[in-house]
Amino acid sequence: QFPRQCATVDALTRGECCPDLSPVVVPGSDRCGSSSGRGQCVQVTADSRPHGPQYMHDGRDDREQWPLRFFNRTCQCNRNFSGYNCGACRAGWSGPACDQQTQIVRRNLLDLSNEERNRFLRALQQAKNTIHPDIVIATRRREEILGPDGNTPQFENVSIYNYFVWSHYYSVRKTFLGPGQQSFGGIDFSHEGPAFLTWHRYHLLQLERDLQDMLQDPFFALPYWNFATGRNTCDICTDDLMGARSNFDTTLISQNSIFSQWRVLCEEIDDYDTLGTICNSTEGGPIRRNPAGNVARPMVQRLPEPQDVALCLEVGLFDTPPFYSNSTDSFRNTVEGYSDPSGKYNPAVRSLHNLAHLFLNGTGGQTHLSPNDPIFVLLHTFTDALFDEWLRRHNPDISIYPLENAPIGHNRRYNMVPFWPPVANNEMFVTAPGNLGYSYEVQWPTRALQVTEIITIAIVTALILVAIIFAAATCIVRARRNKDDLHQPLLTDQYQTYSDDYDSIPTPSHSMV
Ligand SMILES: O=C(O)c1cc2cc(O)c(O)cc2[nH]1
Repeated sequence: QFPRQCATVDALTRGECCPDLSPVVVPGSDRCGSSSGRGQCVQVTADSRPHGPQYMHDGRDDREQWPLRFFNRTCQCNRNFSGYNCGACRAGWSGPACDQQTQIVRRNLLDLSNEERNRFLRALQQAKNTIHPDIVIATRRREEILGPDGNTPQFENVSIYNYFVWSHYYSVRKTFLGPGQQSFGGIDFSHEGPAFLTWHRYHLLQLERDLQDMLQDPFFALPYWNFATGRNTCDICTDDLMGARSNFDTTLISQNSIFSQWRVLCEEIDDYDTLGTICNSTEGGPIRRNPAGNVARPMVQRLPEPQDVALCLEVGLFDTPPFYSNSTDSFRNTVEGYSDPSGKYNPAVRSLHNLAHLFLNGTGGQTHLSPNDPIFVLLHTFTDALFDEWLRRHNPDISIYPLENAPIGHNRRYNMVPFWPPVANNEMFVTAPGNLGYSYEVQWPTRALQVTEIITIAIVTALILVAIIFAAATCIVRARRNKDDLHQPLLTDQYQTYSDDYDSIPTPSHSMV
């Protein structure tokens, strides 16, 4: 959420988060790397357009008009520079001057070599155990952020992976309305609206960047899990990948996997909601996962099919009013999984991304916890690959992304909560290969014909055949007639004519003779 340098009474009181880039004698003399022309400290631009009717407690939530409740000045970086102090490069650029273009390829986890798979697992393990070098998390709402004495900022260190978990939790947490009052749950800055795809795209980019920095390898790429193979099993749930099922407790991960040792963040959701606190970096119990094991909901005991992927990519509109989880004919609501794969909204349906989450049936199936299960990363890279393929095929103009009246947090120019420095939804509404420095290696399924289409094609083919036969028969009859005409003996014709005409020839008059 916020850079360590800005988690101070002074920065919060001034509302300014513009850290120096290089260590300086006079604090503030290299804010945003201004001495080397990398950036400058500017006023934050926050979206103030109206949001949809789902949220009606304006004024009560720190995430409104993000990040203005905390800071109103931030770094704006020049050229390809980026980051909280302009010390980094924009996605897709590298080198000391950020002028070298880089492209990385996100590949299917199952297509990686053993060496590549192990490297990915080691990176996750290291990230789970390495304190984030730059970022700290708030453990209290803005009202209480300076602590009981007004001089003790309520922030904590968090590991790189747990920051990924915490950001997701913070974006979905309920609005606290006061002691003794029920927290309001009809709010979600990262789901059930157009920002679902842009938010999760940035969430992954940020983790990928953090892992690249940790590994000092700008070419490290996150892999993906193709959850729509039609096989209905978690094919990555093996001990050499994301962990098999434990033999001792079917809802746990096998002891042979490193992930059986992982402990989850943000479990105490009832406490946060009743006390008005915020999840901190304290870990709790193990990851729970029971793929296809939800006997109470047979509908989520299966995974999506390749056909579902092919169908959703044909939905032509990005999103449709009310830009919510009941939108119909919306690509976003279809890939998110609240509509059937052809785009029709149906409250009883769970498909694609949602179905993959619910199939996991455990930590990965609950929004406030799901990134604790590292399968989340792979499930979302595949969802992002679908988004990118849709952008490539439909080449939409940004004007189709709603500027206003989307649920709070989902308008085009809303800064995505709780990322820092501020980044708006529209910045992620671009094709990844040319703009964000990565691409996907995926073989997309082609769509099988539906029954109605097969019937239509059969009828049209039959009609064409009948027309051809009719035309051919007509030609043959005509040809026969012509042929018959040609073979009539000429003399007969003449005789006929003469004899026919004979009667009309006047008989010579004797008088004339
Ligand atoms: O019930 C759903 O459709 C559902 C569960 C779930 C969990 C999760 O982490 C998500 O990101 C989405 C989601 N949808």
